[in-house]
Amino acid sequence: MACMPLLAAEGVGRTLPEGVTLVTDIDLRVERGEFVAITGPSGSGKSSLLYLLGLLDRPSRGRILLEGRDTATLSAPELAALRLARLGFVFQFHFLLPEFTALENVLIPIRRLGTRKPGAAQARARSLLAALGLEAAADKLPEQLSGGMRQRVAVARALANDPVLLLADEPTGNLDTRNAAAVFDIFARLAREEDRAILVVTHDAELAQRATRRVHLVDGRIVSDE
Ligand SMILES: Nc1ncnc2c1ncn2[C@@H]1O[C@H](COP(=O)(O)OP(=O)(O)OP(=O)(O)O)[C@@H](O)[C@H]1O
Repeated sequence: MACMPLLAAEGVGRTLPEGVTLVTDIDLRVERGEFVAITGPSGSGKSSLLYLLGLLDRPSRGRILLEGRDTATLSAPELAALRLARLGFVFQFHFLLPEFTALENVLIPIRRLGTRKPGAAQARARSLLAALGLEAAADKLPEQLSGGMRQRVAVARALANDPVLLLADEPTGNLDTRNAAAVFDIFARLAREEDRAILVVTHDAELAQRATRRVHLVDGRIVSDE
């Protein structure tokens, strides 16, 4: 299956029980190494689409395949296990646990997955923090870090289990221009050098230019993809 895309959405739509349509007619293929910005006006369905593609929500129509596997057949615990092992998430708010150090926060998903011995887990977490320029932050609590550093710790945590797909919802919404650009540059490097796919929701057209591809939504539909 050489031409199997990493992620495929085929005819995906999502309508809430009360009849509100969040997204409709979504056809999208994402390959490893791509850095895709999902753009569009407020309320156009960007977050809704990201949640579907991140297997946090289920489509009402169509199907989503991850590494060729139809995710519709999976139970909620199976989806949770797949997300833990194959996907990473970054949100606008960092959601670091305040009583844990940066290192411990990055260790949480590694321990949950449980495939690394304790020493290897520590080494993995430290090397991720180092790769994001956070060696000095490892033993600090989130409150002792700047906003930009906290968000980079959140990126390190999202990468903890070596995801094939990293999904981020307005990850730079709380950052200044310089830190926002730094986070996007990290995403570009991760996609290029580590052969992951990155999907980032942003309303910032300038930041979206740092991606390799822009998928633009209006009223829940993809209106351009280039
Ligand atoms: N649980 C919900 N119940 C009702 N309406 C919802 C729900 N979730 C989203 N919506 C509506 O669906 C539309 C799409 O929302 P979504 O958050 O995906 O858009 P968005 O492009 O990410 O917006 P923003 O840039 O403002 O975050 C919006 O009109 C929103 O108000």
